[in-house]
This record gives sequence, C-alpha cells and structure tokens, in this order.
Amino acid sequence: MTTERVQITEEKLLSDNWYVLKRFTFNYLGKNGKWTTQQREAYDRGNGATILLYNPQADTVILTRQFRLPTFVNGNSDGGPSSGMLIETCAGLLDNDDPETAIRRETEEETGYRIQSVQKVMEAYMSPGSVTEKLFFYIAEYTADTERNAGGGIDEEEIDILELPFQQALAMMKSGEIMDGKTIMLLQHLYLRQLTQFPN
Ligand SMILES: Nc1nc2c(ncn2[C@@H]2O[C@H](COP(=O)(O)OP(=O)(O)O[C@H]3O[C@H](CO)[C@@H](O)[C@H](O)[C@@H]3O)[C@@H](O)[C@H]2O)c(=O)[nH]1
Ligand SMILES: [Mg+2]
Repeated sequence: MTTERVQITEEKLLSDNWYVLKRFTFNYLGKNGKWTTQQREAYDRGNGATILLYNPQADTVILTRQFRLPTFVNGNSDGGPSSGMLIETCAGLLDNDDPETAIRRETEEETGYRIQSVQKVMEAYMSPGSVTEKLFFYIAEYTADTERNAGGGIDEEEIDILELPFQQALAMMKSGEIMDGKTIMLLQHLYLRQLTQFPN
C-alpha cells in the first residue's frame, strides 16, 4: 500500500499461529519534509462487532462474562474464582460476514437471544497502535418475550450471561467491576442517550 506520505516496502510475517502478526517496514514523510524508514508490528485478527442488549421496560441490560487470558496476565487476577473473568458486551469477530449479520450470529451464539432490529451506534479502532481491528458497535432491544436458546458460546467457549439492572451496570463501571473498553463505551452511550435524548 502506497500513498503520498507512506510507502510500505516490506511485510514480514512473524506469526500466523492463530491470528496474524506482521512487521511492516515503511517510508514515512515527516512534517519536516524528510522521509524516514520505520518499522511497526501489527496484529491482525480481522474486524469485530459488539452489541448492548437493552430492555427499556425493565431497564435491564444483557452482558457476558468469560475468561480472558490477556487480562489474567495483566492484573486481572486476585487468585479467587473470578480471576481472569471479564464482563463484556456480547462480541465476536466478523468471520467474513458483514457487521450486522455477524452481530446477530454472535448474539444468538453467546446470549441465546434472537433479536429483531439492531441499531448501529459507531465504529472505532480499539487499540490503534498495535491492533488492526475496527469494531462495529450496536444496540438492540430485547424483552421477556424475545425468542431465545441457552447461549453460552460455541466450541471451547464458556460464556456466562448476566442480566443486570442498567443502574447496577453503571455502578459496576464506576467501581471497576466492569473494565472492558467496548462495554464502557456502550453503557455510556445508553446513559447519554437517556440523559440527553441524544439521537439513537
Ligand atoms: N485456540 C485459540 N483460540 C483463540 C485464540 N485467540 C482467540 N481464540 C478464541 O477464538 C474465539 C473468538 O471468539 P469471538 O466471539 O469471535 O471473538 P471474541 O474473542 O469474543 O472477540 C471479540 O471480543 C474481543 C475482546 O473484547 C474484541 O477485541 C474483538 O473485537 C471481538 O469483537 C474465542 O473463543 C477465543 O477464545 C488463540 O490464540 N488460540
Ligand atoms: Mg465473543
């Protein structure tokens, strides 16, 4: 890939053991008008989608909880039973689907809910210094009558489904019990929407 300011000159595969880690060498035109040669590593897991399920009548949300190894090795471990467990909005990789198809699939696999209409909230790069992934954010309503199966994930996944009062989820964000970026973004989005009649 080449633009007026950036020319990628080499792409070296460092690992494709699971997802793909590459080292890029590129020429970069600085603000001072000089070209430098630089290197950066980038981890490519494809793009993803995430969703907050909200029941407006009951004022509750559906979140998930699962073991996340990277958090376990970076402070999320008190040695107790919740070591490495992270509370998150339902999320998954697109796996060649468009974002809306992917989030419907993931919602059913992980939470069991077969949702009707989904609303797009935003798109965001979540870790732009090292991870290529762009995440597509959604919100959808569910009710006690929404069709559902057991959920819990596929293959080796062990995903707990949490139905929480929205106010409790907000309090857990403030107390540090919820520390996942995408989850905080969606909870804050819903909070702002309620507070300000922010357009959907
Ligand atoms: N064996 C093996 N499995 C892996 C590895 N890395 C990931 N997996 C598994 O691959 C599956 C991918 O599940 P998805 O539901 O598609 O993705 P996700 O891990 O939930 O990712 C979503 O959440 C991330 C964390 O917040 C997001 O970063 C990402 O965007 C995505 O939306 C998970 O079961 C995960 O454990 C690996 O190195 N080895
Ligand atoms: Mg997932």
